[in-house]
Amino acid sequence: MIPKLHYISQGSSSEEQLENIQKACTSGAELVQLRLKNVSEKNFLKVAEAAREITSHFQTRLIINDYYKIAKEVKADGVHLGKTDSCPTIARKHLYSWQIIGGTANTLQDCETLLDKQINYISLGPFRETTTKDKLPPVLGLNGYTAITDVLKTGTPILGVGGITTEDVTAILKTGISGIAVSGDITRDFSKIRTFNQLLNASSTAEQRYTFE
Ligand SMILES: Cc1ncc(COP(=O)(O)OP(=O)(O)O)c(N)n1
Ligand SMILES: Cc1ncsc1CCOP(=O)(O)O
Ligand SMILES: [Mg+2]
Repeated sequence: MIPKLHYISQGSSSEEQLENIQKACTSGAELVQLRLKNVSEKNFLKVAEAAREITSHFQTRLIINDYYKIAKEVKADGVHLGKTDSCPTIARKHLYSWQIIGGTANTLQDCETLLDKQINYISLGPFRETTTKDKLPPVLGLNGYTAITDVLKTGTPILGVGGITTEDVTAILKTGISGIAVSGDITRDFSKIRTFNQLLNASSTAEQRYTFE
């Protein structure tokens, strides 16, 4: 099962990225996506190795953004690929059979294309404007989500992404979206992970970690 909450990492240095990943893990994140821009592949690999070590310690799943070869090398749980990244079909041939592939969609057509490529989850957005990513396509909002999920009727999980805060979760879930990917709202306050998990009715393992540690 794909966790309902994905924390997309951020940080202005490798150290800050890793600190944020550790904070996400200790705050109960079930899945972290390592998203690190403007570094060489060699440096990305180093950070990915460290992120794998941290996430493994907490039994938190790790998704690598953009680089499927690095996802294989560090034995991450999977890779996230956008529309201008490698094709999921090519990544699938390279990855271990147990590794998952997520894809970005901004339209119904994108979702259908990804489903044909047998991805494991779709991330549909942006829900609203956000400063975390440049050059965003038009926002979908609740109406856009409803319009797309009404037509799609798929068993593949569809996550919402883009400017999502705890206040949006209940309404988003009513549109047929089954999970969310969040960066800014969590990085500003890692205790929000617990609130997100409660709102999503997610993360029984994270709750157990809270109870028994
Ligand atoms: C969960 C999730 N959803 C969307 C994205 C965006 O991917 P992409 O369009 O490839 O853009 P970059 O993140 O690579 O800038 C994502 N990373 N994760
Ligand atoms: C990576 C990405 N892709 C579409 S929106 C987005 C950013 C999500 O971050 P935030 O939750 O801070 O808006
Ligand atoms: Mg990408």
